[in-house]
Order: sequence, then C-alpha cells, then structure tokens
Amino acid sequence: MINVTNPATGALISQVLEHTEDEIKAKLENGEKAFETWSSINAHARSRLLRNWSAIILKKKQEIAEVMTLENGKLLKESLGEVDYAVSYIDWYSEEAIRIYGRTVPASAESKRVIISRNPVGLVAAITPWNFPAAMMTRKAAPALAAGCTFIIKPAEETPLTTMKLIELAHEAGIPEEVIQYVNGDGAKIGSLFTESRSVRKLTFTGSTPVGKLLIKNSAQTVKNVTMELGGHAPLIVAKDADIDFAVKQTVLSKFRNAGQTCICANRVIVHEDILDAFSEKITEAAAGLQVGNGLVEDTDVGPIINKKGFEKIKSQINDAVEKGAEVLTGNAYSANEEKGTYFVYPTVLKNTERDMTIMQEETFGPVLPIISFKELDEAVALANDTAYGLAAYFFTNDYRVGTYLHDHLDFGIIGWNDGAPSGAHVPFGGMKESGLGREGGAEGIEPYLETKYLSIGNHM
Ligand SMILES: NC(=O)c1ccc[n+]([C@@H]2O[C@H](COP(=O)([O-])OP(=O)(O)OC[C@H]3O[C@@H](n4cnc5c(N)ncnc54)[C@H](O)[C@@H]3O)[C@@H](O)[C@H]2O)c1
Ligand SMILES: N[C@@H](CC=O)C(=O)O
Repeated sequence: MINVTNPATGALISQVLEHTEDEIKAKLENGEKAFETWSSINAHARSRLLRNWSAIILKKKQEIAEVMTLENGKLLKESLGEVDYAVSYIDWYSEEAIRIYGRTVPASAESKRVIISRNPVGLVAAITPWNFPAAMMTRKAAPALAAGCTFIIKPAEETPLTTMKLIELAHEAGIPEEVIQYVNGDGAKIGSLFTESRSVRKLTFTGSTPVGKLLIKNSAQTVKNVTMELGGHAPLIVAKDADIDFAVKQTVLSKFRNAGQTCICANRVIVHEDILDAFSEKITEAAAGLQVGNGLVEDTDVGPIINKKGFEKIKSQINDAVEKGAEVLTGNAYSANEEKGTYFVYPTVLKNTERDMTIMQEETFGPVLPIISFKELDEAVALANDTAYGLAAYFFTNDYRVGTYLHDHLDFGIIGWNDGAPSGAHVPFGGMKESGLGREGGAEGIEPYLETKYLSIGNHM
C-alpha cells in the first residue's frame, strides 16, 4: 500500500494499492494485445476520442486541480494552470493524429514504385515524476495515443492520484481500458519490468538524470526506443542593457514557480557586473515579499518541498555555498516538521557565488537563486555552458547582437530570450547533453511514437 500524503500538512490523503508483478505483466500483455485494434482504428476516430478526453477533463478541472495541490503541494492556481497545460497537449495531438503523413519516392526503375509509411511503434511505457503530475503524463500519452500506440504509465509514488483520475476520465471518454492503463508501485521494480518486457516497444521517462541513465542502459536488453526528459541546471544571463525590472519579474516567475521544483527553473543567475547591485537589490526585494505556505491558501506564493530528500538536498546546497563564502541576501530560513513530514524553504537569494559551489554545479529543485557576475559576454557563455546539463537557458537583453550571439553559443535545447516561461504544447521540449534524448511537444513530439516502414513494389506495369 502506498500512503499519499499532503506535503503542506503531512495529512494522509489516500492509500493506493501497489500492483503485483503478475498484475503488471498481465497489464503489459493486455496493452500489447490492444495495440492490434487501437492501431487499426482510423486516425479521425482516435482524434475524436482524444477531444472527448480533453473536454471531460476540463469539466472536472477544479476537482483535478484540488487533488493535485493536495498530493503535490503546488499552489491551487498553479494546479489549475497545469490542468489547462495538460489539456493543451491532448488538444494539440488530437490534431496531429490526422496529419501523420507518408511519402512516395521516385523509384530507381520504371517497374518499381516506392511508398514510405509512418506506423505506431507499439505499446509505450511511461514513468513520470511528481512535479507536474498531469502535464508530464499527457505530454506522453496524447502523442502516443494519437499515433496509434497503446500506453501504460507508472506515476511517481508521491502523486499517483492525479494520473489515476486522468486515466479514469480517458476511459469515460471512450478510450478502451487496455489502451491506456496505469500501474502503481516502486519505481525500480516497475522500471525493471518495463525495460525487460518485449511487449513494451518504447519507454518514455521524465525524472532525474541518474534514473534516466539506468533506464537507457536497461532498455538496451530489448533495444527499446527511448525518450528521456531529465534534469536541468538552467543558466539565466542578464546582459548590461537588459530591462532590469522586466528581468527581475521573469526571473521570479522562472525560479519560484512550483517552489523551484521545475526542471527548467533558472538555477544560476549570471548578471553583468555593471548592473549586479541594482539587479540583486530588486530580486531580493521581490523574493523576500513572497508568501510561503499551504498551496490551498489564496495568498501563498511558494508551497512546500515535496519530501525530506528534496529538502535536505536544498539545505545542503545552501550550507555549502555559505561555507564557501556566498552572501545571503534573503532566506536561508526553513520551517520543517520531521514528525509530520512537512518541509518549507523560504525564498533564498545568494550573492558572491563561485563556480566550485555545489549549487553552481547541480540541480537544486528548490527556491534558491544564486547570483554570479560577469564582465565579458564570452565569460557568461562559458559559465552557462559549464555543466553536463543542457535543458533550458534564459537571457535578457534588448540588443539583437547580444541576443543572437547568446542564442548561437548556448548549448541548451530550450532558450528563453526575454522570456522566463517558454513551455507550451506547440513547441519541442527537451534537452541536450545529459538532460535527455528526444523532444516532447510540437510537431517533433509525435515522431518518437512512429516507426518508418518502406515498401518497394516491383514488377509494376
Ligand atoms: N526533469 C524533471 O522534470 C524532474 C522531475 C522530478 C525530479 N527531477 C530531478 O530528480 C531529483 C530527484 O527527484 P525524484 O527522486 O522524484 O526523481 P526520480 O528520477 O527518482 O523519480 C522520477 C520517477 O522515476 C521513478 N523511479 C525512481 N527510481 C527508478 C528506477 N530505478 N527505475 C525506474 N523508475 C524509477 C520514480 O518512482 C518516479 O516515478 C530531483 O531533485 C530533480 O533533480 C527532475
Ligand atoms: N516544467 C516543465 C516540466 C518539467 O519540470 C514544463 O514547463 O513543462
């Protein structure tokens, strides 16, 4: 049994049954069998079913958002926004379902014809994290179902309820039970069952880089197609000419959303030395004004940290930075109750940070903003690229030459130029280097669910 608790209060919300190994294997078999029928239904019918699903979700938006806030802790307004964000993936891929085109290619002989078709890969297994329990699920399920694949998901143990609700609604919308399924239980155990299974033809994962690497390695046993959306360590560069007030607003949005527990959160702020004091003062004032508390309370700006492990990681990064000489401009304050299991971190701004501090090397996943200064642009680029990660990067400038230079030189999959919130169903989301493989969203996001089949017809008239 998995206990699902509210990270803001420690209260038990629900107990969820863990699936046994036999049950999981049976579900994988059912998913594989259902592929035969689901993949042969015409694309317009699949598109209509996806539209039914999104309409039903929107009718239950408030209920789903409340469940999400209870199990994840994020602000209710952020949960409501996430339901819309999750639905936008279903809507986008309901439209892409009817635009999966093949090609004909001029043959090399008069007696031949060549046809290239795009076909669904088969049963898709997904493993998702707790930080976006609705959107990370639909970003995978919607393109999979649109392409004609069947789908099975293991949500994070911390937040299974949102996923279970969305899948119940998919069935209510008319999508057959074996076409979209969930299993609950331990990540490592279910991960092994997914990677070992020959029924699963594709694995899609969002979560930490170490787990992603393990899944890539284990998927080699059955040569599975994989998509990996892993960790980030986003730099945010503020150039000398930037509109400081605008940059501060966007940095707050990027950094403190979901209490800093977002893979594309700004993790290091790199500010030109001429505006360092002005920027630091303004961002400190903005961060210090944020209210920390329960996401169900209207005035809250920053909710709880998901669990003790996340809390300890954030605290140790702040301590390491302070020990190595960082100046605390605000924060470095906590409200933790071990007995209840509730952990809050007050928005923290650190100045005088250095490259050798852990916070400048690793993903924080918390509301902490370290600032480092630069003089020349190539120095800012070197600092930004000095990481094994390559998910998102941001910069603020109104000088097109600075902007295009930064765009050309930053090694990241997602770039926000004067934009702290670049995500969307219509764009390809994903990272370079150890931040992942493949893209989700946009026209690119359906590609990983399709195989290319080539037909050569000979002896033609
Ligand atoms: N890219 C993202 O959106 C994202 C999301 C969540 C966490 N993270 C990163 O990961 C860190 C730790 O968070 P976490 O512990 O929730 O992430 P995690 O990678 O451990 O968990 C994500 C998902 O993977 C599952 N999982 C765990 N171990 C597994 C295994 N061996 N095989 C298969 N599945 C497994 C979990 O049950 C969960 O569903 C965070 O601090 C953050 O840096 C990134
Ligand atoms: N925050 C991401 C998801 C991963 O954390 C998004 O914007 O989609």
